[in-house]
Amino acid sequence: MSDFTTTLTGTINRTCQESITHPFIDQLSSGKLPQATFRYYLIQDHHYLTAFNQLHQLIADHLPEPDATILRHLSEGEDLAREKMHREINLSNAEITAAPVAPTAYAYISHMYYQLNRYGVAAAAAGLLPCYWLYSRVAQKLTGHHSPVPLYQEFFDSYAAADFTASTDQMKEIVNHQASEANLATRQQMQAAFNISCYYEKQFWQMAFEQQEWKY
Ligand SMILES: Cc1ncc(CO)c(N)n1
Repeated sequence: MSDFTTTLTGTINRTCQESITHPFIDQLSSGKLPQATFRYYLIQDHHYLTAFNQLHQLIADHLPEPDATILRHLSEGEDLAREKMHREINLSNAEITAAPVAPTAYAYISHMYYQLNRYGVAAAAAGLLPCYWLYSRVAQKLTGHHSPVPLYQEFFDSYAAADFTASTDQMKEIVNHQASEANLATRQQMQAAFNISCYYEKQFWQMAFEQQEWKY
């Protein structure tokens, strides 16, 4: 039987294609994206990554070794890269904390916790995979482009880096281990969780591009 993640390739390819043509990524790559838009993205993504990191720990608590230890440490490199970018754009923790989580980020974060609480670790792990796989793919396509804005190129380069590619492969392996022990219903739920995350990844670019706010 081929790897479970092989069955997800079509979805990630489409998500990658739609991401690359999305104005947020297109303008990040051309350097035309206003800095305020990128700043908004970094703030929302920090909120997202805080939940993403917590989910790694919550899921790891239910995994066998060595997957548990691998998962616990998987997102550390990304945090360091972000701290550097925050310094370069003068983004303080106080400013991040003061900003409310925007509707799409809120929905994506809620989706990740819902998969864990409603369906369990296999679905929740599958829900985290597009985060690695999509950014890795998009960055690999854009790493040679050299955005005229160094900060924007740094963003692409951080995700094209070897350690992020390695993290993506490790996450795929964890998801494949889960799938190999799952029954059909669980595998279907893993696929659903993965697809929904791909949907929100695209929405996340749009949220940032329009600097989405709550309208009460
Ligand atoms: C929304 C989102 N998806 C994926 C990644 C990459 O982990 C990220 N930083 N943010």
